[in-house]
Amino acid sequence: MGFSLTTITSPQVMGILNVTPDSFSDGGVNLTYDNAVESALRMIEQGAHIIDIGGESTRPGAQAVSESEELDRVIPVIEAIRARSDVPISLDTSKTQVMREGLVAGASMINDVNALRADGAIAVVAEYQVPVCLMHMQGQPRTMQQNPTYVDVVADVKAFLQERLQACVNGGINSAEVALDPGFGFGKSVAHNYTLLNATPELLALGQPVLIGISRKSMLGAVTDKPVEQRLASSVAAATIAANFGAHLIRVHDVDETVDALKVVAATKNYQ
Ligand SMILES: Nc1nc2[nH]c(S[C@@H](C(=O)O)c3ccccc3)nc2c(=O)[nH]1
Repeated sequence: MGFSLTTITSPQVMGILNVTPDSFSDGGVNLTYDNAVESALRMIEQGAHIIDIGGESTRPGAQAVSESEELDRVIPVIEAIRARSDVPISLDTSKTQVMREGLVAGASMINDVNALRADGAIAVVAEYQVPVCLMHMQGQPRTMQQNPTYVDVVADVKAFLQERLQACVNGGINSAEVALDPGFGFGKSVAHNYTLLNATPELLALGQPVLIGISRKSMLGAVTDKPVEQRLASSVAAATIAANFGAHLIRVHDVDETVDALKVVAATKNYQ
């Protein structure tokens, strides 16, 4: 709690904590939560500034997860982490009720791949006055990668994010606490993704905090020809590029390595 985007002066590492059953090898439920808490504490130890908890895999083609199933996954983990650490917790969800219960359970921020488009979502974030990340997605996870098409991907993404930002401001959310995110891999071709990465300065020019999430994504596999478990170097490269542009939040699986890479970025900027 008490987390704000307005105090960010250097790229912050957001450690990914997936609490979807397919993200754990074991079948045991309680082991899952112990695993999740241990994983969160390890990422904090490694230097993560925020832990991003998600209960619904937004894998293209993934089956939708019910609200009760998502709640059963994330609420106990938020409570368990909150009982052991004051680390800012970002809740990665698009469901209004999951947002509300997650904030009651101790989440510090909402991360919504659907940019608060669900009924009542803006009102919940406004009520709790917490930071929020609005992400661009073309279409929905089930079909978004079938044939992503844009007139001008950068202009389209910026226009969407500015429209969602305005909706949030109209709904009583403090604009200074709204981060914008181009949504790598969410309805984009490889070319669209790298064009958007190059356009990070343009997104930053909108004056809002910017969140970048490229870690282990297919845009990295496309250029390295490596499977998801062998994308550490390319993920760190992408994080370095984004941080060097000036992104505020970098969402990653590999916290230890990314923290070191961002120290090199910071050191380089120190001697500008
Ligand atoms: N703000 C923000 N939230 C996010 N949540 C995710 S889920 C994604 C992943 O690869 O982690 C993913 C996509 C498809 C399947 C599984 C996992 N990606 C982002 C992002 O890029 N930005």
